[in-house]
Amino acid sequence: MNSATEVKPQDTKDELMPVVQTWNLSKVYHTGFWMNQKLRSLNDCSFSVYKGETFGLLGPNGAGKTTLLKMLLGIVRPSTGRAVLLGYPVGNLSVKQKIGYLPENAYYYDYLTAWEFLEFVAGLFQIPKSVQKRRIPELIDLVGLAQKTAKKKQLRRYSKGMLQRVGMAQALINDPEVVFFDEPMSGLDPLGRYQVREIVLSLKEQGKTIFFNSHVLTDIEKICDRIAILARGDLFCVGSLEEILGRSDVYQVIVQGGTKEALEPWVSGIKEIEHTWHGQLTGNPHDFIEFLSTIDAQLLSLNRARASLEEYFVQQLRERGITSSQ
Ligand SMILES: Nc1ncnc2c1ncn2[C@@H]1O[C@H](COP(=O)(O)OP(=O)(O)OP(=O)(O)O)[C@@H](O)[C@H]1O
Repeated sequence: MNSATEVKPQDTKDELMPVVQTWNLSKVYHTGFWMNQKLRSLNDCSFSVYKGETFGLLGPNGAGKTTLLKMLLGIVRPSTGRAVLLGYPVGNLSVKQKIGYLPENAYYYDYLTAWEFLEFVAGLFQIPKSVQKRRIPELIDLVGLAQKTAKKKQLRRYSKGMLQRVGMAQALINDPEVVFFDEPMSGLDPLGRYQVREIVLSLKEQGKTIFFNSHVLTDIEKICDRIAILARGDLFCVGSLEEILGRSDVYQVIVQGGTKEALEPWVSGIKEIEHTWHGQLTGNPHDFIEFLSTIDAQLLSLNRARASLEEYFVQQLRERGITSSQ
């Protein structure tokens, strides 16, 4: 038996059903004219993704995100280690029927209309025509394309945002249990990104498991239940945003007026700095403001105590001596 199979993923949660599990996945690419140069792209990555969760893999350019995702899809073979998808080794044919994939730079047959393209993809999955008739218009609605446009307009006339929606629809054509999105927001304007986020959230409501690669941290922060950071092939900080960043409803406050004794039931770690009170609010901000009016005090500032994912991410990379992308 491969020794890697004996190692448990770092973040095993026994009560939840793992959809993706990896043990010590590593990848070394052989490059150069004689293929004699070794490029280590992934080192000993062990993690799990659970049913129904949106999992975000984040990392700078060249971190190994696409390599890891392609390994899970069975497109790239690991040099060492093991991965299991829906209980089967990756690459298993019956599992391929249950997964959806939106590649980072998808190529579309651009003389087809969106409708024809989706019919083509449905044909690859051997989806019966009767099912296609129902599913294609449903998917076109889900991704927010107009039915008429989808039937009439060739893909070469689509904007980047519209193509990305078509890409999402093709990734969902087989009603997959797990969907892999590689940089689904890349190159989109703020409205396009918002719309893609909305689609991902509606998939989550349908109970789909979503694996999401991105370096746009604000998107990850808004939609992912759990994240992992990948940098220079090393995976670290696997967990929920709350586990990693702390609770989002904790605030730092600065108050003028009142007394330490009066504020203490509301503010922990209270300190006096230049005649104002500083500390961490333990209750609801609205109730606190009402309370302050009863003791003739004023709230000077209220800020979220938790760092943004971006601040945390940059700090983690700096601690590891990473100051630029590869
Ligand atoms: N087929 C390949 N042959 C050789 N090297 C490769 C191959 N694919 C990727 N690499 C290298 O492996 C490293 C990780 O690449 P990968 O595309 O997985 O990173 P990424 O995190 O997805 O980057 P990006 O955010 O820029 O898409 C890079 O140094 C890249 O040059």
